Parts: sequence; C-alpha cells; structure tokens
Amino acid sequence: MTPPLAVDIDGTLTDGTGALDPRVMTPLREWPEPVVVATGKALPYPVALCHFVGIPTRVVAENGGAAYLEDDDELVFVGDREAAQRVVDAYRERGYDLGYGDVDLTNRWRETELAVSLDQPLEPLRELAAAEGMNLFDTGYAYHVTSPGVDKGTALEAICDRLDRSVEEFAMVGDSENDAAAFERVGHSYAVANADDAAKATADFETEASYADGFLEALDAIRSL
Ligand SMILES: O=C(O)COP(=O)(O)O
Ligand SMILES: [Mg+2]
Repeated sequence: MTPPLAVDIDGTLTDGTGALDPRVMTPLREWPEPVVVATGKALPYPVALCHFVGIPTRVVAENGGAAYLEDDDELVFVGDREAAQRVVDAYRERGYDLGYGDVDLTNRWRETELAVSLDQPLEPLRELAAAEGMNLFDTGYAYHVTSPGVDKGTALEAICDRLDRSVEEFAMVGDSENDAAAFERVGHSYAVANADDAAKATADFETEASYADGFLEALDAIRSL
C-alpha cells in the first residue's frame, strides 16, 4: 500500500539552482495518501507550495518550529524565538549581518527561529548559538538558529497524532541535516544523491539521482513498497 509522504523542499523538490522542478507537481497532487511538506523555510513557503500544487495544506515549517494542518485548522508553534533573537543580536554586535538585506523576506515571517545566509561567517554564529543553549542547522541553504528539541521529526510526529496516523507509516524524502530527525522516525527514509552526510547517514536509502530527479526516483521506489 502506498504510504503517506513527508517531503522536504530545498534540495529535494528543486533543481541545483534552488528553483522548483515543475515535474514534481503532478506526482505530489496525485499522491493517494496525505502529503506533509516539511521545510526549514518560513510558513508562507510550504503553504504556498501546497496551494499552488493543489493539495491540502499540511505543513511543517521553520525546521519543526511551526506546523499547520488544514484537517484540524490548528497552527502550532514551538521554540524560543527570543533566544534565537539574542543570538542574532550578539552576532550583529560583533559586526556581522544576517545577509538578507534590510527587508529580509527570509526571516520576515519566521516566528520560532532565525536564519542566517550561508555567505556570512559560521563559526561566530555557532559559538554564540552554543552560548545561548541553541542549536544550529546548516541545511546547505541557510544557517538556522533553532531551539533544542525542535526539529522536523518531533513536528512530524505531532502532526501524525493529529492526522490519526503513525509516523512509522510515513515515507520521507530529504537532503540535509535538518531532515535527519524525521528520517529516524519515519518507516521509509530516502536521501537524494546530493544530500549531506548527516542525511545520508540516517536515511534508509539513497537515490542514484540528485535533486528532483532523486525525489522522482524515490517516489517510484515508495510506490512499490
Ligand atoms: O530553509 C532551508 O534552509 C532549507 O529548507 P528545506 O528544509 O526545505 O530544505
Ligand atoms: Mg532540504
């Protein structure tokens, strides 16, 4: 039987430039079981993706900090945004910047964590996050200052309770260390070939193809589970 599906966005539904690969739209729309889009991006991104793909809004955003299910119309936030803010303030005091300009659409709708651009120095951010007791994810797309215990795995498990499904039923496809905690919980986890070491180490399977080609390859494998 086809399992419910959890899917990451960046590096998994995209091509190497970060653009959504249009070939992912139809299989997502036609997936016969619930699809949960689980991302490090802020909430509007996966909500818009579900909207434009034409599937029910079932999303985990901010690396697990925010979760919304259309089924029960409940929006759940977890994480210490103020602690993330303190880390970022201290980073700025040292003369660094988040790297997203004045308007900063990357963080504008972020409510539980903060992201810093990859072109900014990592080590001082890592040091300041540790001093504040916060975690740091390097997704390959951004650095995220997140709260301990908040991750896609914990959020997916909470969503499963609300969907009346078990997390072990799910298959998940992803590409980076922010997917690892969910990979450990789901029954069938797939790292695309471009995935980082943490994702590959926790995934049950690795696809031969990269990016969206890897996602499509994983879907073929998942359909025949
Ligand atoms: O926002 C990021 O850094 C990565 O996003 P993703 O979890 O969809 O890959
Ligand atoms: Mg990703």
